[in-house]
Amino acid sequence: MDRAERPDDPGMPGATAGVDEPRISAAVREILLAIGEDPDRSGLRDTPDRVARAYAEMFSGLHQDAADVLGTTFDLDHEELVLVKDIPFYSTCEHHLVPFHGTAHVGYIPSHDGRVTGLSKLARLVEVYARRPQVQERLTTQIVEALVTHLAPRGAIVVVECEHLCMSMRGVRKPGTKTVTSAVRGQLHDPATRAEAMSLILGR
Ligand SMILES: Nc1nc2c(ncn2[C@@H]2O[C@H](COP(=O)(O)OP(=O)(O)OP(=O)(O)O)[C@@H](O)[C@H]2O)c(=O)[nH]1
Ligand SMILES: [Zn+2]
Repeated sequence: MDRAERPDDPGMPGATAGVDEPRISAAVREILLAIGEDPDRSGLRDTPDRVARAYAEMFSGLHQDAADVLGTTFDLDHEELVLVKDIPFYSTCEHHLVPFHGTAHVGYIPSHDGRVTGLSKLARLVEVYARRPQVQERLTTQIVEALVTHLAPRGAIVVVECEHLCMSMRGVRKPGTKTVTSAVRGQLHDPATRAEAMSLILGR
């Protein structure tokens, strides 16, 4: 997709590029009819259009590129771990289209040539992949792979902790359960380096 067609800010609320809102709106009207509701009653009259706008925002990551987010780098002589932890995010379970949400911890050891990115870009990277129909495992590996591809780090680690509402509000109905996934690359495979990163992530 042409950059000009895309919102410049991956976290921008209401980003709609690439999403067919009238089609979502028509489908939501059908869902309301299918559950036995009256989509023309006053409280629901604007709901299909509202949901369309909300979906455009929730799935805007489908039309954004990690390359744009991580494209801005600068040289810095730092050879140790850089970690942004406790990044809150919301995503959408691709099985049930209900939210899963929690925190992501994203760390990397910069490349030998000292290529680093701005700290906020790590949080923006999480948004690019969270704002899509997702599963937690793929979200985790997509983030770590983007770091490897665009920053060529000596090592990278991503840990994601989430509650899945499809397990809380329906189905097995176990609110409060947390799913933890991790992905490591390069020097973060080294047990001592990995243990240091994990102790920083867990705050111990
Ligand atoms: N591995 C993985 N599973 C997920 C994720 N999000 C939801 N699921 C699971 O996807 C599975 C879908 O199972 P199905 O049997 O096809 O669907 P279902 O009948 O609605 O399953 P229940 O949720 O058990 O009622 C469920 O076990 C969900 O817990 C995720 O991010 N990763
Ligand atoms: Zn689900």
